[in-house]
Amino acid sequence: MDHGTTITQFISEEQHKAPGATGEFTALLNDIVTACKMISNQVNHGALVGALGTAGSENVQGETQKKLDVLSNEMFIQCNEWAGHLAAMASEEMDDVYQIPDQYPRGKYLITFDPLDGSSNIDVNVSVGTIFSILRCPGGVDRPTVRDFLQAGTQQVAAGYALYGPSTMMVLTTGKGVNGFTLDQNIGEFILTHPSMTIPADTSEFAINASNGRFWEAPVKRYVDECLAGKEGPRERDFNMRWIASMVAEVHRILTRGGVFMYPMDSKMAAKGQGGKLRLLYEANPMSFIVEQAGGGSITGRERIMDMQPQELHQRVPVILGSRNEVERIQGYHAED
Ligand SMILES: O=P(O)(O)OC[C@H]1O[C@](O)(COP(=O)(O)O)[C@@H](O)[C@@H]1O
Ligand SMILES: [Mg+2]
Ligand SMILES: [Mg+2]
Repeated sequence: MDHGTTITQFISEEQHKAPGATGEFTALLNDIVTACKMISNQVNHGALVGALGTAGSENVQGETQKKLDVLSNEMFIQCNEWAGHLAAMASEEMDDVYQIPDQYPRGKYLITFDPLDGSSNIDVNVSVGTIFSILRCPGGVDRPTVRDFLQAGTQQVAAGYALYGPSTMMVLTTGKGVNGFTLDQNIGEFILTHPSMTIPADTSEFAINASNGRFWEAPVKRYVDECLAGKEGPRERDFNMRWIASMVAEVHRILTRGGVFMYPMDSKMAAKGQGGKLRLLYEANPMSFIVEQAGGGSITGRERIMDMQPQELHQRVPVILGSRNEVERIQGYHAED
């Protein structure tokens, strides 16, 4: 009888097929899984453990940190710093590269992460998540610098997210498709429940924060207007819209039933000298890797996100991702502009 495949078993079987695998990557993923289980536990307990509300501090991007942003960041570090798989880490909630403390061994990987994505949803009890990306450390493992992290998305070894929703899930790619695992709270293990996730090429659902509509560029305005015009418009069918304000939850919906997610460039961000809303290294790149591995597309509007050469640790980019045919259409509108 099949009692389900655990995430560790799945990764370790996948790794066994890779020539020269040492088990280090499987061990690293295990630590990330533990971190996400800890964060899930805090998120689930919410007000019971005093985890809601603001921390009274700001991150490097000038955003107010929630208590759970800070706690999740600490848990992620605690679970990943000691075992000797990492050379360094970088996170949305830390200004600079996090160096592995001297008392611990160092390893060949780097991770970037958004410990809690969608944190504006914490206090209203709506789904949030954790996003991570694994890279190799190109320089020596001794005190890596920002430069070591500035790798194009195509260089990622693996990427994943945990979604803390009605159930807790982990969705993962190591470049061989996308697989989804659901946390069985009774045994404390993620079990393979969504093998080989794929995004349908066509969709009639889009997600965008429409309150920014007046600041959008012409190609995005055109696309959304055409969707809104429905059956009577040039698309000749009605579209549905969603906006959760947690990228993890939006990407998960798209992996489940298709759709397009857009946080495009706009004139308000341009006026502030900001390149977009979402962060390249720990939001846009890992999500692009997952979406492309599931057969979808991910662009800034004008170029493929994973081809971009990052310039800064906390660089922001416009993001348009999801069902391939719609993403290509939007890219076409940008090219015509
Ligand atoms: O508040 P807005 O403008 O709708 O933006 C929502 C977007 O911002 C984010 O919350 C950014 O993530 P953080 O919560 O990690 O800062 C995305 O997950 C989401 O898509
Ligand atoms: Mg985020
Ligand atoms: Mg965050």
